[in-house]
Amino acid sequence: MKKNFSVAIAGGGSTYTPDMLEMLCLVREDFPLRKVVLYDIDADRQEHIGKFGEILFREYYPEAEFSYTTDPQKAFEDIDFVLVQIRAGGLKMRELDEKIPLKYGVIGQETCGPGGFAYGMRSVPAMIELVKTIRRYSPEAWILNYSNPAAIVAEATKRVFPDDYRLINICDMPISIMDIFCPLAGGRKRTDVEPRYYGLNHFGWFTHMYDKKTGEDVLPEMLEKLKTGDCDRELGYSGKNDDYWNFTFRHLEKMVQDFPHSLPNTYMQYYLYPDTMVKHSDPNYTRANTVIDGRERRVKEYCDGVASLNQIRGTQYDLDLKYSRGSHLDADGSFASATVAHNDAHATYIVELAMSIAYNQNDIFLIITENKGIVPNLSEGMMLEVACRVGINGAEPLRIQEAGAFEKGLLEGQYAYEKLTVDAALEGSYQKALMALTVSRTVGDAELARTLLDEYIAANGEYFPKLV
Ligand SMILES: NC(=O)c1ccc[n+]([C@@H]2O[C@H](COP(=O)([O-])OP(=O)(O)OC[C@H]3O[C@@H](n4cnc5c(N)ncnc54)[C@H](O)[C@@H]3O)[C@@H](O)[C@H]2O)c1
Ligand SMILES: O=P(O)(O)OC[C@H]1O[C@H](O[C@H]2[C@H](O)[C@@H](O)[C@@H](O)O[C@@H]2CO)[C@H](O)[C@@H](O)[C@@H]1O
Ligand SMILES: [Mn+2]
Repeated sequence: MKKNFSVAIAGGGSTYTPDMLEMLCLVREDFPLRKVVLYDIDADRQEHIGKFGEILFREYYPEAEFSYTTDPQKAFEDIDFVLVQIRAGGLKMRELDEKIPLKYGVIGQETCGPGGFAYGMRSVPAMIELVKTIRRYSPEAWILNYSNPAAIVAEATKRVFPDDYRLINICDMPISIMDIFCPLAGGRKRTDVEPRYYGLNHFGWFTHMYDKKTGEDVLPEMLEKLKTGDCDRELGYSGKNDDYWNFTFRHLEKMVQDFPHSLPNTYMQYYLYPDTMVKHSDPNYTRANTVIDGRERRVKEYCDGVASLNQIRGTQYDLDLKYSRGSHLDADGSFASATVAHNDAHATYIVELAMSIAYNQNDIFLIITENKGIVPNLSEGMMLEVACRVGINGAEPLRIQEAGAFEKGLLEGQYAYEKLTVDAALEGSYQKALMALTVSRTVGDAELARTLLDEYIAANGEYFPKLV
């Protein structure tokens, strides 16, 4: 008899929440829940998703109690898992994060370069406060965090909550890369292989991809195909994504052609080809605008559509039709091939992680965790994203080889930027903030760093810690 768990989603109004709710419904037999509660600081935004959730749970999961609230006590009392996806400052501030540097010909991106710095300065205080609040009501809950910039959030939570092994920071990007590119290895799926990967979040490389049954490393086969630069035809990713992701996945081929010994994270494009990326950006209409006009609008319409009908079954939203599968688990126990409404990897990954903890499965996940010798020639304190076995006792990293000179050089510079950003946020230090932006390879000039910093301080107002 399986225990019935309770789940809270912090950032209940997130564009990713409907997928997570649907995913929880899909796995109700394998991961039975007694309660799901959404928590957000923005009642109006969350209400659209809350109303959708009420109908979804009424029809598909009546045995689980569903609610949404802005009261942290109601949200976090008696909770086993908190899935966190907050965006401090919202998409409106993301737009400024991206547009301010682009005015100066510098990368304008959600998590990379100056945009990631500004987002980090907002996220660090917001996440620390949220974790303290959760701990007040559920000291032993597992906090599985997606909130970005995950590298900076992880560096901050390591410092403020050093012994809290139930607080885990994750990212869906490597998983998406595996979902998309593993078929290059003889038609394999992500769940057929075990990855080895290392780096900082949004700044790392796959070094091996071991076939689960034979132990064969199939990454060389994938890299060979990527080097030909014709993978879109074989994989058809253009047909599945928007222009940004199509460009990005094609750019991965270019990165492998230039640096063929490993498979980089897509976000390396911002650090290895900043000029190309700036040229490819529209300073007046950035990714934030695309998301506001696209995913954010679509998700709201989707939820409002369900609410207006007051039912899901028998409508175009019917989950049984959308996920027409008898069992939601593949033969090997994963449900990676379930197709979700708006985004495939995101909900799948975090729910798989929760299940691996709940049932002590010790499956392999890429987790952001303190180096402490995992990669012996990198800084001990570096928050590495690496393959870990995850079960009821937390994440246990798998040791890997030393970093090469190329990767080590890039990583230590990026880590200096991340550390200084967290110093700036925790100490309220203007000087540290200036050093952080100056050391970032996307900026690299102290005068420019000061200009960007002053504009960000003015634009962010109360969202930023006071910097003196
Ligand atoms: N780690 C990853 O790989 C990954 C992948 C996708 C998204 N994300 C992150 O997930 C988050 C959500 O993304 P989105 O596009 O859905 O954003 P969104 O703006 O649609 O949703 C975020 C929600 O968080 C709420 N919020 C903000 N501060 C809060 C706080 N202190 N407490 C509770 N709620 C708060 C907002 O009101 C909003 O409803 C972002 O941080 C994004 O960067 C991370
Ligand atoms: O620009 P956005 O808001 O659309 O995406 C930013 C996030 O991008 C990554 O997540 C990807 C995911 O890896 C991929 O599967 C794709 O399908 O969707 C996601 C974004 O929608 C990244 O890992 C996140 O950290 C970013 O927030
Ligand atoms: Mn990510």
